[in-house]
Amino acid sequence: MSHLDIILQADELAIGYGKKSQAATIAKDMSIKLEKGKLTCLLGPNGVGKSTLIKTIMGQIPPMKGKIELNGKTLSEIGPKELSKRIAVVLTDKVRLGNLTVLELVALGRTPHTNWLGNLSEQDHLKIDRAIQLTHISYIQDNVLSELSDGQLQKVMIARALAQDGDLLILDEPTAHLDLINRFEVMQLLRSIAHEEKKSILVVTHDLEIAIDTADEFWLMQCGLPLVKGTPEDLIINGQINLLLPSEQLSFDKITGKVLILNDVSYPILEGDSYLIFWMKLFLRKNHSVKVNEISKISIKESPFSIKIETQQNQFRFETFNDFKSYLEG
Ligand SMILES: Nc1ncnc2c1ncn2[C@@H]1O[C@H](COP(=O)(O)OP(=O)(O)OP(=O)(O)O)[C@@H](O)[C@H]1O
Repeated sequence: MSHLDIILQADELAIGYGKKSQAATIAKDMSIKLEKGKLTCLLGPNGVGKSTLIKTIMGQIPPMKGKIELNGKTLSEIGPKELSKRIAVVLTDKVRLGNLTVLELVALGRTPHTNWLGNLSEQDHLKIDRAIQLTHISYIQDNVLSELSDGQLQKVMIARALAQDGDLLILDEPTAHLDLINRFEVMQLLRSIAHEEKKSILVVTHDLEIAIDTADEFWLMQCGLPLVKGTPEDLIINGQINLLLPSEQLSFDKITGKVLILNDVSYPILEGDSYLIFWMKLFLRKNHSVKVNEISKISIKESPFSIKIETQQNQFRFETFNDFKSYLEG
């Protein structure tokens, strides 16, 4: 990594609100670095300080300690106009500009670059077209915003941020209001923009599974602990991902990539393909009405699907079911 690839960095950063005796430090001793061409996801529980960190990175609130450098220049020395050329932000609040068309909203992304009359140059039009093309929204470019679905609107907001053409894009929970398919699409889109357009993208998200699939780097924030950074894969394998799950009842399963609720089920002998055993274990953990301690063996197979339950209380007995529902009700 050359120093030119570092868009933003800070060492021993402390963030928070207020001054002197009124000061409330939210997090401290943070070293952060955002690089060109990388998608970074910031994760942590509600109230830990994720928004405070991004507001500090955006220059909206000053650091309580340490300084942030953007393209090698201290953030506090960069004026607001210059800052808005370099950092584009997509916040969670829904825009209430219902009568604007998609194209008009994306064009607003060029505001920091236009003259006081707001006239768009040829260069501005090229950037707007490119942003629309990258986010695949040309088919709705003449629609008014009030007609869009939440998924479409989120892509339009990303297009506006792209039209701004800063090196750094910051998004606060971009998948918050979206269904599963749109959540995947938006995060995949952000990944491809980071990689292909060489942008640095920082996303605040609670969407752990999709973040694992898309992020190059994770920043994990946990109350009172230093910021933990690394690739999702490293953090999963070394177990640090569990910092996101401080409750002793939750654990991140390294094999399936899912958060599991731990309870004291001791399983009987389970026979079958490993994926069928995975779903059988989930079923047994969830359904306390199934008396696991009375079962000696469960055999499960797919084709034709069957669940064979063997018990060995006073005498050997077995029952076969052809789906989980009939087992539960049987
Ligand atoms: N303007 C403010 N002045 C003082 N304290 C604030 C202010 N905004 C937020 N806080 C406090 O800072 C702490 C961190 O809040 P923040 O919004 O950064 O958390 P978060 O991790 O983004 O939470 P969430 O996931 O719920 O969005 C909270 O205790 C909050 O009450």
